[in-house]
Amino acid sequence: MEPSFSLSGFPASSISETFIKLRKQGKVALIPYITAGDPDLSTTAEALKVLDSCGSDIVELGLPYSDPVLDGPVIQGASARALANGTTLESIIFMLKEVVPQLSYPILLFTYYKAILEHGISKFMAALNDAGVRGLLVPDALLHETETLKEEATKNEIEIVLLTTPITPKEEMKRIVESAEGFVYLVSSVGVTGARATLNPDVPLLLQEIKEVTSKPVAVGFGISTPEHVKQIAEWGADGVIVGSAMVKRLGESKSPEEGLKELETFARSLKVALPSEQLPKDKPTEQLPKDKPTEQLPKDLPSEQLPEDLPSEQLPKDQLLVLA
Ligand SMILES: O=P(O)(O)OC[C@@H](O)[C@@H](O)c1c[nH]c2ccccc12
Repeated sequence: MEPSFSLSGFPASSISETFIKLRKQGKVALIPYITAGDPDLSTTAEALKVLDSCGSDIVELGLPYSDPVLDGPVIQGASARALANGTTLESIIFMLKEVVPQLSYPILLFTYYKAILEHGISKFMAALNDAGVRGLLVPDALLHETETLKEEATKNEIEIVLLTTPITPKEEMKRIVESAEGFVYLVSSVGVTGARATLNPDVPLLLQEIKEVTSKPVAVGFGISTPEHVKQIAEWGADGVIVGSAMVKRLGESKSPEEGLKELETFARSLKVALPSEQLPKDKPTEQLPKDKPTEQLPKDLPSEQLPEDLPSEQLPKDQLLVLA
């Protein structure tokens, strides 16, 4: 199929278009997160291509930031490595201009609000458009601040994804959901980013509450780190799953960039096969399929991703609640 071209000339669909396509196919979006410049920018460029070959539907790319208050130790480490090797917004834009035309998915950029203000909102958005970025996530921006961002973002064909958390009051959640573009990001559990051993059992209820007030896609992130988690989130009815720290750990904390890329690939593939994949052929009614056929078998030899023993350390200090818009 011919790719559709955006105004900026890049082939990637918008985030909304991506979800429309996936919904028609009965698929759930796999959304890996990596930090730009970790361990270096040329590895990021390779990683973006590897993630494409593994069937990623959107990739969230983080700008490294010196004060990543919403991030746990793994993504903090990634930011520190990227800044230490001199990664800047300019160098990231330069890399993306080269790589984005080779990718079949849209990029969702993640950054902190202060970083945008440092560059100036309109300059920042124009730079993202120049690089072919299609979405923006600014988790520390307040709702009224995201409205200001939206004006410039819209001019640059960038959708603003907004987040809601388990502690967001219902009325606030409704305003967030109404204003969100691309998809609604459901933060699965209160705290900073980082792998968790178990999923928050309230996620199905939270999903239901959001879906009662919107037909926009909802993707779940925070703490999702194994194929089993991903499968469960899909079964709970999410339209997408976001996996950050578990990706970053493999890519950025490996012995070498080559090894990191290999580990990233193996891991991303293990998540992809855990998601529902095949659209049922039109001429084959559902009844003809064996009732007990699981959507996707996880390869038997797949070691269930081992969680690091120090995992509980990623749990939040009580006073560091993630309070979003
Ligand atoms: O790392 P986790 O727990 O898998 O969570 C996703 C997350 O990494 C990504 O969406 C993200 C990275 N930094 C953030 C800060 C706030 C909200 C979200 C994020």
